[in-house]
Amino acid sequence: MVDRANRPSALNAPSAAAPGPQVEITGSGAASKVTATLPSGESVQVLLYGATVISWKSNGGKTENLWVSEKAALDGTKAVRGGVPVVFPVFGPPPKSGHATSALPQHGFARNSRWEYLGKSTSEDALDSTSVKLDFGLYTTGLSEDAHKAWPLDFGLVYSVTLAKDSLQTVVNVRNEGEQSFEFQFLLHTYFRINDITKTQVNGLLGVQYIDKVLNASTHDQKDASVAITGEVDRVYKSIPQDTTTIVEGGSPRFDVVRDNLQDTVVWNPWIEKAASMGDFSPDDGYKNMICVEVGAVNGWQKLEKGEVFEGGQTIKSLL
Ligand SMILES: O=P(O)(O)OC[C@H]1O[C@H](O)[C@H](O)[C@@H](O)[C@@H]1O
Repeated sequence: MVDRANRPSALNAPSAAAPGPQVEITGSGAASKVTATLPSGESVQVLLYGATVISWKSNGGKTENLWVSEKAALDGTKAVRGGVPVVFPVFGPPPKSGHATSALPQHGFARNSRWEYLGKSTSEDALDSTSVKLDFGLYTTGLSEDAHKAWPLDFGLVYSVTLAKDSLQTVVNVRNEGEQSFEFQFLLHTYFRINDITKTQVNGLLGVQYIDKVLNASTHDQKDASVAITGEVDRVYKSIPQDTTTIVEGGSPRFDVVRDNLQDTVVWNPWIEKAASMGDFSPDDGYKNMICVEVGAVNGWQKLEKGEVFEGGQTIKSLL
């Protein structure tokens, strides 16, 4: 007779906890980065410098979705050319004079500041799909002396990067922690990796008005359902009614970019000459493998009174 009492039983044995997402911090100083990996292999990597997402792999970790220049500085000496730089509190060149951001460099200070890693949280949804959220913070006290002098206002930014199986969500929370009100712009400068720019289009902007920075900042209406890229493109699409912009490659949707409380989107590809003129853009023909679709609040200014908070972000879905 089998001695049931002594037989290990799969039912009675304490079940081993299912492995959760792994989070690892590597490197030191401004080159420190946080890497999160899901049990199914997807991963995200965030450099503390700029809280710049420098890698996002989906498809079990097999597909890199972001383009990062081979010459991008990843040591905290310069904003990263690629990934998802965070643009705050001004987009592009600041107003020449008369605005609180006027003394700041192009795209502000968030992408050149060292953020703090605030921690992770994990969750599981009803379909047993695991996700991991990484939080990063930047406060007045964390600014360089130069940045603080140029923008002497009290603020707090919390940036949350959430990795799920087929998506990445990046959301910012801006708080006015001072006595005075302030105005800002915000943008997520995402460099999407694609195989061939000549087969790539951006959909979801039909009927939207845009400023064409290549054509002397003139205003146009988007008349075609698809934006094809056949030369340098630098357009600011304003007040977009639809939530989703889709990057299509070879006729198939490749990425959905879903905006949350952000009304504008910049479409940028530097093409041959501009790519060659940027010292940190490599290889020279890398423009064929990237397209920036940058969600933001850049048309005019967001104003926060003392104690007020703004939240906005994107969810990007890899559709491979
Ligand atoms: O070279 P950066 O400061 O990183 O800016 C890169 C690009 O950012 C945005 O897409 C702007 O619309 C472009 O005008 C600018 O060239």
